[in-house]
Amino acid sequence: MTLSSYSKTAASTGRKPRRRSRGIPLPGIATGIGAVIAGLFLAAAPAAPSLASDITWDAIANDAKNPGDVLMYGMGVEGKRFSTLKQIDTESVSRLVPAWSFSFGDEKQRGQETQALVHDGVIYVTGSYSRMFALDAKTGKRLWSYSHRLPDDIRPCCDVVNRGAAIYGDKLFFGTLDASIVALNKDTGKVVWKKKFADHKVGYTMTGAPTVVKDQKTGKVLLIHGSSGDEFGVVGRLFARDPDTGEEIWMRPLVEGHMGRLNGKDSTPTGSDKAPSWPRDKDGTLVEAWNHGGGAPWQSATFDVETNTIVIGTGNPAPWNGWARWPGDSLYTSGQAYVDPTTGELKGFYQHTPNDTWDFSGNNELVLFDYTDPSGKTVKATAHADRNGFFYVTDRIKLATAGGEANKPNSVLAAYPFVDGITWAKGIDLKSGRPIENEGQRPPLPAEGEKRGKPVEVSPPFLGGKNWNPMSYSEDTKLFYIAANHWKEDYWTEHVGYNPGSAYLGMGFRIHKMFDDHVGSLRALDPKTGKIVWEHKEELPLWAGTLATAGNLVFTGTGDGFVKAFDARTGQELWHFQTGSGIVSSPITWEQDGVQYVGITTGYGGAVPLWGGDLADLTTRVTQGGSFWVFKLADVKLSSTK
Ligand SMILES: O=C(O)c1cc(C(=O)O)c2c(n1)C(=O)C(=O)c1cc(C(=O)O)[nH]c1-2
Ligand SMILES: [Ca+2]
Repeated sequence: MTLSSYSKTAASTGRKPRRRSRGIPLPGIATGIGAVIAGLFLAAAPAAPSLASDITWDAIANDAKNPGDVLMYGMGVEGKRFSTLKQIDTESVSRLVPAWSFSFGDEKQRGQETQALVHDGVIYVTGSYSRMFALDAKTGKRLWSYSHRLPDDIRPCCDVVNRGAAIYGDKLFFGTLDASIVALNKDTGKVVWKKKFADHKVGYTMTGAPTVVKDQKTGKVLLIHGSSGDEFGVVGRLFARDPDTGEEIWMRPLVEGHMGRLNGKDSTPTGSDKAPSWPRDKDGTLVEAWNHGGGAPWQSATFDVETNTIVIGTGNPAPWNGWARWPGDSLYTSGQAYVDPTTGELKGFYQHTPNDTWDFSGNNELVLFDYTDPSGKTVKATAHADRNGFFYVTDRIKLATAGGEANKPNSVLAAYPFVDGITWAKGIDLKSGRPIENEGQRPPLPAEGEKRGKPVEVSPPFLGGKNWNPMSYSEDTKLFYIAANHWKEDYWTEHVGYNPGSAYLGMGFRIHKMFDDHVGSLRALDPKTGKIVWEHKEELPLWAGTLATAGNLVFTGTGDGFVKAFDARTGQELWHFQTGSGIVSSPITWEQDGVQYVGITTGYGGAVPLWGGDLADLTTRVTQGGSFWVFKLADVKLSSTK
């Protein structure tokens, strides 16, 4: 194959012609055209031997305490994204300079939403189009790469993104856009196993990072992963697998009344088998929507070791149009689920948005933290900033021991708006845990003979007060750092019917600006009072995760390509660096041989340029990319070169 035919294939299909290239990097031809040729002709060459050690569950469980490695999406089982490192602090950060940068290459780039992992001086970072790279953490030298062969008919709703990998033993695990999960040998990039978990043609896909947990009852380590596809009307499913073989252990659907699986056999229906939270047609059968009801757990889990509970958010109900599911709450969509790792049974569930008709979904990160209530009592809690604009603190022990009934007992300890101008609800009733909806915010059905209903102005719009991009929590300041957005939408109903592989929404929308001077609003929120302690405004929507450090810093990236550092106490911008494309990924930090590094992926994409209406128009000037950037202090010398 010639280089020009390689380029043509890659340009037309967005993938490499070979299943994967894992050629050893050759000195002198490790970049550019040389690397393409090396990748093509050396694909079968043996990979470089590695002395890197295998990863144990104990190392994963202690991830947040060991700054030498980053072993979990969320930088710890609790998902706090807080690092104890402080070489880079509010004083020294002005001397932060790039150490190296690595380009993912390929003609097709698009959104890079990943959070990298670090182990034993190797960075594992996923890229758009279901790719993975292993890089030497000190030099950025490529050790191996893997590019998943994708069919042409994949159906990701919101760009060809991937948010990261999980690591355990000698393997890395990541989801692919054709609804598969792949295990690679961490030292060679070789495929160990590959499992297709659902039909990508009807809209199943996977963008979220999987999670490794250890079932405290059986002592078994499990690989937990979800699925995406609500916008196409799939039933969201959560899976547990044997990390060695990929064999399924259990599967939990997140639409009430659908049957779960355990060890290859039917287990129990989710909730009641009669699905009372979904309506019935006149003939007594459940409405069409119930068959395709959504609830996809498309982001990552956190794990409460003490109660042995997987904590994961569930996606929006399908279709978006709530009249197709009216009346009823459409359980178990748009809420937080507490799942038993031994059996896949639901232990508890709290629904943020009952009968969600706004695609609030609300399945973004659930951060486990100790909440000190206004009376001074400390409660083991879960924090969640929902797309619906409200920040929730829930009692996670109550939820982990609730006995499986949704919303009972009420677990909400506090709920505050974290963005301005919320229109759909006045607040959350702390007694019942239910939102106090405002009249007229559920767009009316089309009038007789009309195609569309009357539009209603709603805020937040479906892309949310924040979206998937994870917040962080500082153990020092006790504040949450949320990359939020201020915007609104015109929102109307349309007629809806299910057609396999087609969008199943029944709603139309156009997103607009809310304020002239900004959309992005990086906010520090005090969970005790709901007070916004500081705010930093950005012209473009914020779509990157945040990272808090013991150096009293908050790191994040912006739509116009800056990685920025802020004083965690005041919000003062202390440092920025232009990476060359927009940033929609989650930053990390780690320490190697006495040097603190900060790493972030750059490359613009995700839902905003596709669905953002007026804001999508505003982002057309942002060029695409795909690189991993690493920074360190200019005056810190490496104490050894490995
Ligand atoms: O319901 C789903 O299955 C699903 C999946 C995804 C995804 O997998 O990326 C997104 C959404 N919904 C969604 O509603 C949404 O706003 C969104 C934004 C993004 C992104 O990567 O920027 N993905 C998704
Ligand atoms: Ca969705």
